[in-house]
Amino acid sequence: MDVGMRKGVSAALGGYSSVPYENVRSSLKRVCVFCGAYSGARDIYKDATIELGKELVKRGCNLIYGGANVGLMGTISNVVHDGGQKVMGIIPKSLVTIVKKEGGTEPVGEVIEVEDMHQRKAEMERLADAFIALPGGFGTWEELLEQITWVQLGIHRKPVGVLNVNGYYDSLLAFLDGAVQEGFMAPSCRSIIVVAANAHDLMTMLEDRVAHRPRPAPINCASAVVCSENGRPGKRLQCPIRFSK
Ligand SMILES: CC(C)=CCNc1ncnc2c1ncn2[C@@H]1O[C@H](COP(=O)(O)O)[C@@H](O)[C@H]1O
Repeated sequence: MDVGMRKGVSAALGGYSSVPYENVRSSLKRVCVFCGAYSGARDIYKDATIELGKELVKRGCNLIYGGANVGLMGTISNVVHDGGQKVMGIIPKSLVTIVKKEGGTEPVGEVIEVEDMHQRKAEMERLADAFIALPGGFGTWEELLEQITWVQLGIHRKPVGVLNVNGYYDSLLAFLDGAVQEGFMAPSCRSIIVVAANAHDLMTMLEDRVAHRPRPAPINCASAVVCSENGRPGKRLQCPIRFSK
């Protein structure tokens, strides 16, 4: 891949006709992005999605995503594809039928059709080195929270990040802090989620997580927390993964 200005970002993305990048290679070869089937009510969400797409291209990352050319999913897939990186959409057959019926635009790159939502998420996890959630709705949150849960359960140790565009996820993050306070989540599990306000910082933090990948923590480790219930000793919460930051 050459160094310099790469032309060719889709004209449909108007105003973003070239992608400046240096020859930075990421340790993350395939990044799975969960994001809205809508583009949101403000331009800032689409702009941040374009910025993330360019950041993936700049770092030589390929994209795994939901496989539909709609909303922020359409934006990120077009930016990464036009930037010269591989794009792989993973979508249940039933959704393909709905998209076709609705007259949806063909997605770019490769599309893998799977049997159902469960297989889709399993494939996404199998193929990706890291996960990023952009703003979105139920679909995005469910995908994000499932990956965090899988890390919590020790099913995988891949980094999971949130691009907190315009403070969109502030209320969710505050809710998670409340869950720790109320004794339903170990602080170390709260730390699974990596948060940044811009694509450059988030990618750097995710790469850093891989470089300092935590080891499974022993029983009675520092990640354990004893919560008090009505002044009495309560349950001991543990996360199988210990994060230093
Ligand atoms: C009629 C039509 C064009 C439907 C296309 N609709 C979809 N196609 C593919 N994946 C989807 C669709 N809706 C939700 N998802 C999945 O759920 C997430 C988005 O859901 P949401 O908009 O945040 O809640 C995406 O990451 C994607 O994996």
